[in-house]
Amino acid sequence: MSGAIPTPTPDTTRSPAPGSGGAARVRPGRRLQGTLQVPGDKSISHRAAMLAAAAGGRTVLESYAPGRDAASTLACLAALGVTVQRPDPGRVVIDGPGIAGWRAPAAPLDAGNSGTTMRLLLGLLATRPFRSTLTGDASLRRRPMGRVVEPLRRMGARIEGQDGGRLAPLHVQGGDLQGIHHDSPVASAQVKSAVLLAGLFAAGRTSVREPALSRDHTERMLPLFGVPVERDGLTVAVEGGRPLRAPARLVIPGDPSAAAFYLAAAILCPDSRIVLPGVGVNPTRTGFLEVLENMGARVGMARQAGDGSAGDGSPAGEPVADLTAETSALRAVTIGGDLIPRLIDEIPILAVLATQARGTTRIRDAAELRVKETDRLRALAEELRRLGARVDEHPDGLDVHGPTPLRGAVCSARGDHRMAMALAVAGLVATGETVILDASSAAVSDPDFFANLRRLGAPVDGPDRPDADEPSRITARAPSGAGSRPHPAGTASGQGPSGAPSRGDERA
Ligand SMILES: O=C(O)C1=C[C@@H](OP(=O)(O)O)[C@@H](O)[C@H](O)C1
Ligand SMILES: C=C(OP(=O)(O)O)C(=O)O
Repeated sequence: MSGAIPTPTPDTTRSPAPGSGGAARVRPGRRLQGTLQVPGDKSISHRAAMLAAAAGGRTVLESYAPGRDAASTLACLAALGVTVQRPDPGRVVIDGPGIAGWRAPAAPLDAGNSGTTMRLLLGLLATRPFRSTLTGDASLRRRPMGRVVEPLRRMGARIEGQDGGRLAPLHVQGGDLQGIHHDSPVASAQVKSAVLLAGLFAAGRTSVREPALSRDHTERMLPLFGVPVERDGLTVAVEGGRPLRAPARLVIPGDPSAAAFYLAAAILCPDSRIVLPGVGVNPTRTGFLEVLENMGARVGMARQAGDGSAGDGSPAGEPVADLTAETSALRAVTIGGDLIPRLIDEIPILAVLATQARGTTRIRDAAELRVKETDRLRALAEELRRLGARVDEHPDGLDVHGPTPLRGAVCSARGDHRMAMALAVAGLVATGETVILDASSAAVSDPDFFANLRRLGAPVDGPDRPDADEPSRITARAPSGAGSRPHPAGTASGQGPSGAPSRGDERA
């Protein structure tokens, strides 16, 4: 068992810049009610756009993720000569020239804040016979890229970058790659996907083994583009050289990682009940829902028809459900091991829930959080303590002691969208006013987050995007089983994956 890490004294000198568009103000919440369409899944949107661009023919993507990360992927594809149109905010039309039609970009490709954009696109660019540069914002330029550069170099790609290619900007000169087997030391869907995407255009077979199952959206989507994928336990493989066929239309399910913040808000605020129709419930993403149940939360999942497998009519190959959450008393839980990759992006909001749960919640095997948009373990420990929470930081996790009354204070999202949203939910259970600096970073994944919270009845002020008050996304009625999103049909198996514990200690 690792020892707790002491935290430096909080910086109390920071205060919100007057009139700053980047801050949010949150007061105690009660009676959150309504039905809310969550944004389209960010992970699935990145993959759908990249595969559509690499295929020949037109693909229409419905309910494409609205945030800045998914927009970064579209901008990079357009810079590679792919025709990308967005006739309305939820719909993206991609006329794929086939990957052979991609052209050397005139300027560095900017992945912004998006790790998924940089790592997955690097896999595809490694197969192109031209030189390109991938860069990103200051946060992304600190995140480890060696984990994808190393296997791609072994396949034959020439990649240079800061710190020997461990950090962006990355310069890639691709060409004829050879398929490899990659034993990934980290349970990362980005690593797995980058290598498999390169493998699509490499000679022979490419396989990846991961230490625990990470999200499997790439594997589910490839057959929809005409490429079979073989799975044997924790190993997944593709044969190179098969042309990608555009599937005409893909419907992106609601994002369970975005849903998590609204579910948590309803669970924590008195007299609340909300409904989220059409949320993806792929078992590699539902760890959070399982933990909520173990904490005693009143959450419901009404699965839609089909199992999400290719050919059953579910356009993105993903199971979908309508989720509900009600005000609940919570008890502490211990989480770690194989569960971590299945709720990796939900740990910030789980830590907030844990402040209100009876007992000590222990989170372990989660050192990967230190290499996300910010060091999320450090950020959670320090920012939640500002609100009065009792949190011990460990090298690979947190202990959160609850229940602890929170009090409003000035805290910072540190440029991390998931921190912004987690702190906003914490503010709803804190006394007085909570000010969240840098809250506009929520737009990286959910630009309507603050407006949506307000529509559910939460006393929250901005920052909102200019059109965030258009009223079409929320109604007061319960769903009839299908929301306004065109749903992929499907049900979750509810079966958790198994495998060796994930390792989060890699920094390369
Ligand atoms: O493949 C993806 O779409 C993602 C994989 C995860 O990252 P890692 O693969 O680095 O664990 C996750 O944290 C990220 O938000 C999205
Ligand atoms: C880690 C995340 O995304 P990415 O790695 O794509 O930046 C996230 O969305 O929480």
